[in-house]
Parts: sequence; structure tokens; C-alpha cells
Amino acid sequence: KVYVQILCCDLALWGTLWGWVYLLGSPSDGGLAWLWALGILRWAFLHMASIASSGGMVVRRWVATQCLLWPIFRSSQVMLQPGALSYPIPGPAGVALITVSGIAACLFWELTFPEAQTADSVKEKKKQEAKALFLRVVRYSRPDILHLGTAFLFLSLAVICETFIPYATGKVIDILGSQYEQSKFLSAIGLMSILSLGSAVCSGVRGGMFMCSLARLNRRMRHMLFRNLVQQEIGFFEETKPGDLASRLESDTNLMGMSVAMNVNVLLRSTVKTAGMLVLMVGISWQLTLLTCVEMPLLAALQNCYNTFYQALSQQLQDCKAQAKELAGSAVGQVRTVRGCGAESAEIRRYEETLSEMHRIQSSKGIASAIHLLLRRMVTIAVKVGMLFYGRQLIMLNHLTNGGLLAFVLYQKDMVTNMKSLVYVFGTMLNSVGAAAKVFKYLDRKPLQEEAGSLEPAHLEGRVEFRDVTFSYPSQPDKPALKGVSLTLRPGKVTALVGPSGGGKSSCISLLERFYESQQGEVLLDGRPLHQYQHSYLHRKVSIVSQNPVLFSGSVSDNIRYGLKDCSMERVVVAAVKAHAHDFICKLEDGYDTDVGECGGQLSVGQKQCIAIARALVRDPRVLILDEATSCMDAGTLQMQELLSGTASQTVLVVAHHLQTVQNADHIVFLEGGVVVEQGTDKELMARRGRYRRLKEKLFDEQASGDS
Ligand SMILES: Nc1ncnc2c1ncn2[C@@H]1O[C@H](COP(=O)(O)OP(=O)(O)OP(=O)(O)O)[C@@H](O)[C@H]1O
Repeated sequence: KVYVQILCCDLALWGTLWGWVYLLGSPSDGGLAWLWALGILRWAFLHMASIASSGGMVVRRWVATQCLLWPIFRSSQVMLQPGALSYPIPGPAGVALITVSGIAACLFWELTFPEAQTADSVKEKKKQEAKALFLRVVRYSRPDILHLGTAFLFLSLAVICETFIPYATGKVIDILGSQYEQSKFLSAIGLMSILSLGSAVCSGVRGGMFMCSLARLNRRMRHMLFRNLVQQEIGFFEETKPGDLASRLESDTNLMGMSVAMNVNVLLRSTVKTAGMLVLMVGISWQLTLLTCVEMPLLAALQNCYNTFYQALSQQLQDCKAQAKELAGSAVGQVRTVRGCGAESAEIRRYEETLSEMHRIQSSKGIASAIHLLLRRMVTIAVKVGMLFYGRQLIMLNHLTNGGLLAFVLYQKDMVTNMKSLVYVFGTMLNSVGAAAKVFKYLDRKPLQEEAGSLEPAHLEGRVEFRDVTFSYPSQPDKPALKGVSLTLRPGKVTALVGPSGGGKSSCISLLERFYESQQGEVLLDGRPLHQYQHSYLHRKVSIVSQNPVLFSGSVSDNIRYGLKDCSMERVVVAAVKAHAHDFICKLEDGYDTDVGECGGQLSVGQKQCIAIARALVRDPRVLILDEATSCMDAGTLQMQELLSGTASQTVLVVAHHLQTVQNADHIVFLEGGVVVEQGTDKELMARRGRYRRLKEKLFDEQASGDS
């Protein structure tokens, strides 16, 4: 259907042309340039038609062949018999011939290389994805439009200046070659200098502007990415390696920015320059330009063949290396079995075979690379020699000057470099949008946790209820850490969670801190599910002091008021006094302004715990969670008692392995295997002679034997 549509469009185009020529009496022979212009116009039109009708690469190739076959055929005739031909617009018979030849050429190609079609559709899909990603990066660059606009303006100016330099050089040579005139020579040299200076200045401004917009884009992307990352649920950080996140933030955002600033820079520069040079080259000699145009497709075809071969060899080499690594690893790792079976020589032979195969592939790679280089050089030299021979003929026929030929040679060299960078830039664009894809993956990620609500009641009692809570960690969905846990934390009361390691104490705390969401049941604060509370409000009202508190580099006071927007120094000091941190802080070199070093490395674990307690108390929380909070202090148990005595109106949840620290708690919950085994006061649990009593006695025995 698409082919018929395109054919109809083509016939309509020919019909319009014939109508124009025969009805309006326009000349039907406009020369070779006219044939080319016609071919390119038809190509552009039919190419757009093929895109509109969702035609694939095969259709586009056919369209290009169909449109350019005739001008190419006529141009080759001209090269062989210059000036002996006329160039009339083909009639219906000519068009039928062109169509049949175009279809035959395409059929020949597609049937000879059938795999090209599937490979093309995969490539096409990849290209479309890359395009979408690239456009997204461009959209993120919108705020830098002023910088980018200025950069593009100076880029165009620089390229225009650069393009005219060989032209001016050719003029200088012509002046030197013909009758020398001082004034003409000076003005030509002056023009050359102005062009060179203009190109240098404009290139500098362009580079600066691109760098500036790149830095701005980088800053914005990193900021957005970091903001989204820190909002992810805790499970995400457990599943994702920190190195991965760091590289997304560092190198990938950078690479992504490059895709806009650098690639668009090169793309535009090369396009503008190539177009400008083509115009000037055609102006000098269209025949030589045509000859030059042969080089690029030849080089591209050569590169394509080489790439396919090289990729296949690289894949084989990778497999071989992996095999060698595995062989060596397993033989060394299982050396006892190898020795026991006397299989050393068999292992050596297997390893040797793999190494030989590796050597063979590496040699093939080297030979392929050498042949590729040789062929490339030969094509380049052949085109250059042909160009010089033909140039010499044109000079003898007075169609070209010496300076013109020199300018042409300079352009030709530049042209190939430019076209190469155009091809290269598409490759790097695909790579850099690969980095963009990784960044967008994290940027678009929505946290797998219900969004926090907006509840911020002025008065909060602090009553916490776990109602039939069942919970498994995302990394172990089939192994519940809590099974149907129900317990209540009352305001003004101290509740202690005790039990053997792995019982589920920390999991309860994680749920209360809303690090995770339970799969069944719910955790309520003053009768409302936790997710209904505003995020920072909840973390102000529910504060935790963990066993291994983390401090951030900065001063002691910064660490105490961490996360609070406005918190006076008085509040910081009051909290530090309550946490028994004030005395040792005052003894530090700069008191509250002392830098705690990276991760609080300047302080002992006990001191860090004190600061973490102050950090929790400064928020004046309604629910205070102490997870082994005083375990590393010299007088941990005593300190815990003092701490608890200052929390009369708060809801306190304590987790402690030293049962002495919790025996005075108002309520004790014994958790084992994620289940509440027993609960009550110390007295009640001791009287029950259950798991609590046995654990307490066991710990007491251990302590007694440790003391003796
Ligand atoms: N991040 C995690 N991912 C997967 N499983 C976890 C994770 N943290 C804990 N678990 C598992 O959940 C269960 C309960 O662990 P939890 O840390 O809540 O026990 P605990 O009573 O606090 O132990 P401890 O006294 O040793 O800190 C254990 O089986 C543990 O292996």
C-alpha cells in the first residue's frame, strides 16, 4: 500500500512537471544542475510522504534510488563525454524506465542482503528511542535558550569565517602566480587575517557559551535527580548499589549534558561548514565536487563492512576471555578435586586451547584492522590522484586557476573530516542518550510507597497502635519479618521491645518511622494511619535514636539541629544538656562549633550517641524511639534511666539487649520470630516463667560468668 501511495505521489509530481513544461511552454532542458535540483526536490517530497505513511527503511531507500538514479546516470555520462549531451526532462517512457530500474535496483539489494531488513527495523527502533531521549534532553535545556542561542550565533559566524579561509588562500596563490600587484596582495592577506581572527574570536565565545549552558544543565539535572532519589522508599536503596546512584549523579548527568552541548555543537558546525564548503566547491568546479562526493560513500561502505566484522570478532573474543577466566577460576578454586583426580594436564590442555583460540581471534582482528586501514588509504589516495589529474585538465582548458585547485584541495580535505565527524556525532549521540536513558529511569521513578498526607494536628497525644501488622522486606517478600503483630504504645509510658536477635524489634521501629509499608494491618498514630501525616511533621513528632547513629560532617550544633529549618542555639543547648552531651561538648576545642569530621569520625561512639539523643530531643517529639541508644556509653544503663526519667509526658519505645535497662519499663513486649510471644510488666513476665524470664536468666548467667 505504501509503495503504491509513493508511486502515485511520484506520478503526480511528474504530471505537474509535464503540465508546467508543455502547457506553460517552459524550457524542458535546464542543464545538469536542473536535473539534480529536480531529483533532490522529488527526493525530499517523497521522503516526507514515506515518513507520513510510516514507510520503513526499505521504502526510504527505494525513494532515494528512484529520485537520484536519473541525475547520477546523466552525470556519469557527462563525465565520460563532457559537453556532448542535452538534458531534457524525461517523458512518460523515460519515467517508466526510471521506475522499473529503481525497483530492480532495490529488489536486487533487498534480496541480496535480506538480513538488512530485520537489522534495519531494530536499528530504526533504537534510533527512534534515541531521538525521543535526545528531544527530552533538549527540552530540559530550554532555560538555557539564551546561552545556547548566543552560542549558535557565534558558531555560525566562526564557521562562515573558517569556510572562507581556503578561498582567500587560493586568491593569494593566484595573485602570486599571475602578475603581482601589491595592493591586491595586501588586501587578500588582510582578508585572510580578518577571517582567521574572526573565526578564532567567534569560536572562543561559542565554546564558552556551550560550556556555560552545559554546566547549568548539569546543575539542574543533578538537583532534580538527587531530589527524586532521596524521596524513594528505603527498599529502593537496599536494592540499588550506592555506586550505581553515584555514577548516575556524576558521570551520566555529565554525559547526558554533552549530548546536547557537544553533539549539537559538532553537528551544527559540521553541517553549516559542509553546506558552505559544498557551495564554494561547486562554485570552483562542480566536476571536481562530484568526484569528491564519491569518496564518502565508499569510505562509509568500507567502515560498515569493517564494523560488522569487527563487532563479531569482539563478541567472540569476549566469550573466549570469559571462558578462559572461568576455566582458570574453577581449576584454581577446585584445586583439591583437580589434584585428587590427577586432572592437571587436562585442565592445562583446556586452558591452552582457549588461549590459542583467543590468539587466533586477536590476530584476525589485527589483520582486519590493517586491511581496513590500507583500503581506506587507497580510496583516499585514488580520489586525490583522480582529482589532481582532472584538475590539471580543467586548468589546461582554462576552467580552473591554480589557486582554485589549491582552495579545492584544502576544502576537500576539510570536507572529508567534517563528514566523518557528522557520522561520528550520530554514534556518540546514541551513546550519550544511553546515559540520558539511565538518568531518566531514576528521574521518572515514583516511590513505591504511598505519598505522605498533609495531616499536621496542633495537638498530638502520641498514642501508637500496631494493628495486626504483617510485614516482609522487599528483598525477601516470602519471609515475613513480622506476623500479625498487635501492640500499643501509650503516652507517658515507656514500652520496651525485647527478644532474641532477628525477632523483629528493628522491623517494628522501621514501620513506625515509615521506612517501609506493611503488607497487612496498619500502624496508627493517634488513631490515624501514619501515611496521612505530613512527612516532616511525622519525623518531628516521632524521633529515633539508633544504636549506630550517623553524624554528618559539620559542627556539633549543625548535627543536633539537623533537618530543622529554624532552631535556636538555646534549644540546641537545652537538648544537649538533657542528653548529657553538654559537658563533653563544652570541652571540645570549639564547643558547639567543633567540626565532627566526616561521619563524626572525630568523636567516640558513645559521644555520637549522646549527640544523636540531643538531635532527637531538640525536636521535642511526642514519640521517642531509643534503639540501643545508650549501649556504647560508659554508664549506659544509668544514662538510660536518667533519660527515661525526663520523658514523663512522651510515648517512649525502647529496644535494649541489656534487660536491666528495660526492666523498669511500664510495658514489655517479647518478640520472637516476628510474633509477639508475651507482654506485660517485668514482674508479670517473671511470674509467668516464660520466654522473657528464660532470656533474662540466660543473660544474667552470661554476665555473671563474664564478670568472674
Ligand atoms: N533490610 C532487611 N532486608 C531483608 N530482611 C531483613 C532486613 N532487616 C532485617 N531483616 C530480617 O527480618 C527479620 C527481623 O529482623 P529485625 O532486624 O527486625 O530483628 P531484631 O529483633 O531487630 O534483631 P537484632 O536484635 O539483631 O537487631 C530477620 O529475619 C532479619 O533477617
